[in-house]
Amino acid sequence: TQSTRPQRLLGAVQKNATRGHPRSVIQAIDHFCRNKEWAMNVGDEKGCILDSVVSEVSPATVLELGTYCGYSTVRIASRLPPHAKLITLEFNPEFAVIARQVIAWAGVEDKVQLVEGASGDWIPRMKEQFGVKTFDLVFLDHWKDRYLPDTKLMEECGLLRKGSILLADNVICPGTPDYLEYVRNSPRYESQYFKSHLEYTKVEDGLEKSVFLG
Ligand SMILES: Cc1ncnc2c1ncn2[C@@H]1O[C@H](/C=C/CNC(=O)c2cc(-c3ccc(F)cc3)cc(O)c2O)C[C@H]1O
Ligand SMILES: [Mg+2]
Repeated sequence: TQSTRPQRLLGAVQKNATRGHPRSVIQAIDHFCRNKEWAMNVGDEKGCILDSVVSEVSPATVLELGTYCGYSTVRIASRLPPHAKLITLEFNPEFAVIARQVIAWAGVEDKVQLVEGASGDWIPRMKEQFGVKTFDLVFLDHWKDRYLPDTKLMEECGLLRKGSILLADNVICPGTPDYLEYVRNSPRYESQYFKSHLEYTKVEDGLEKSVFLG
């Protein structure tokens, strides 16, 4: 039977990356996506911006919306301070199976909790299920029409504190117009656009970093 692209991406990791070396896992995926098959990972160029935000924030608690194959999960987890935790939500079980293996190959599973299900169902249960008070950093990279409703839901559930950082992928391509309008015009956010390119292409895209002001 035919393999799927995520399965072929995992194969490239297992063939070309060294177990326990997150950087080699990232490099193997970027090489696969640049030279074999494009895939919707945040990629190396926007990934460097993600890295710098993670290093600057040095978060104790991170929420990622949309795991896919675990590329950004590994990028973030490999830069977390000791005892920090990353919860990543993925509702497609096939992607979750692949992501768990990519995360394990990188050796960052101790910092990552991959939760299978829809963000709208899980965000209201973060406190009771995982003992999370608030998130220091949220990386939004799931369905683009869910960025805004999930941000409002996180506000309502008290999961954001003064200084919490939202970092959103694809605000230009495919685009998240309603989210962008909200974080750029709401008095409760201080927003900044990091111009970059759509992963593995020359098309413009960027990350929007928004600080929740409480
Ligand atoms: C609500 C919810 N809860 C949990 N997991 C969720 C969820 N919505 C999606 N997910 C999961 O996240 C992943 C989805 C991500 C959506 N990302 C995209 O659609 C996406 C698309 C492109 C893109 C750009 C130009 C093109 F020409 C073609 C594609 C680039 C990207 O970086 C992307 O993130 C996988 C999905 O199962
Ligand atoms: Mg993306």
